[in-house]
Amino acid sequence: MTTRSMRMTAPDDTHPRPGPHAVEVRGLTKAYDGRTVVDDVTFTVEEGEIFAILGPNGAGKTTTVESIAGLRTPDAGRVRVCGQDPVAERGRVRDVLGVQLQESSFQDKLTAREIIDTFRGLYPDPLDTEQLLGQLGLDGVASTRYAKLSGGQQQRVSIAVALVGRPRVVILDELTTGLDPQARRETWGLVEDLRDSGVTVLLVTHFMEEAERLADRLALLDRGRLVAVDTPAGLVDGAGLEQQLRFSTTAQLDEDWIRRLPEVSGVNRVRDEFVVTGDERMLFSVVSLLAARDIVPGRLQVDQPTLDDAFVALAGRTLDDAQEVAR
Ligand SMILES: Nc1ncnc2c1ncn2[C@@H]1O[C@H](COP(=O)(O)OP(=O)(O)OP(=O)(O)O)[C@@H](O)[C@H]1O
Repeated sequence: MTTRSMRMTAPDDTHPRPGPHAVEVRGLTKAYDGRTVVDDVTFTVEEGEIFAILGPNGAGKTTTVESIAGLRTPDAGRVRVCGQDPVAERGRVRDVLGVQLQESSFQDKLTAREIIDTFRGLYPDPLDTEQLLGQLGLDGVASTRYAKLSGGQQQRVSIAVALVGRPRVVILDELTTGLDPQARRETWGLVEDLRDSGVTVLLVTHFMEEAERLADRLALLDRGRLVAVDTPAGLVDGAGLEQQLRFSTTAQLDEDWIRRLPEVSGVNRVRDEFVVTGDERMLFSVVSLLAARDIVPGRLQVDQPTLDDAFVALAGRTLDDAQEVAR
């Protein structure tokens, strides 16, 4: 299913030309009952990228995307979608923006086909229902009532609804929450197909793995504040995290030889096992030193920092711990 072409959403000339950014958010601030839940958040999403907003429960992700969709009015800041103000120019934004919001639910008794047909009526130039059903792998269940569809199929109906108006930009909020691993992977394939067809995707997730796998760039949000915006690799590099090299050897190897290498920040030795930490050039310099002394290391293992590690470095706690606190 994931290899199907999703070209149906390619932008056409009837929609307004995009501004320099597909989405622009500057200084976005929103409070509920005097409590600020989105605090001076700034980022831009460029045309054709998958941009993820990653953060624990309650971080302000949904409030941010609902502000982009014009469903919330910011207390302060500027939001633009393809150059249009989602509150003041609601109709124009609806023409360019598709939205799949968290826990979308449709009438249980309607079939997948009827749901898509209902939403087609909202747009001047909607996609063909049968084509959309086919491209999302829903043709076999087109006549099945929504309540009888699997979780993954229901999610695909909500994606179909977000796409039916041929959006330039689509918001997908917690798209894979509640899906089993296979349905999640299939949905990831659909999101990549969308990006490949030229649609800009703004993805909200609290799954690190999902952001790492899909996002061209991502924003880390924690307690309403933007912690960082970068590519997944850039976030890891920018967090200044160290690499770790483990190896064993029974050869004569003095720890101080390794410790004196400028790229090395620490050496820990337990019997014949060495654990060396240092910057990204440490691996090369340690292996060179071993080679120069004719030492062949055993059980060599390199631990690169992950996006999880970067979140800890930037937010001061793991994403899982942050989830627990929010619960
Ligand atoms: N309509 C509302 N009235 C009052 N408080 C709200 C409202 N909507 C959200 N909140 C609160 O604002 C904070 C941010 O919520 P938001 O849904 O934007 O976060 P989130 O990062 O999307 O979290 P989740 O992943 O749990 O959906 C939370 O503490 C939430 O309880």
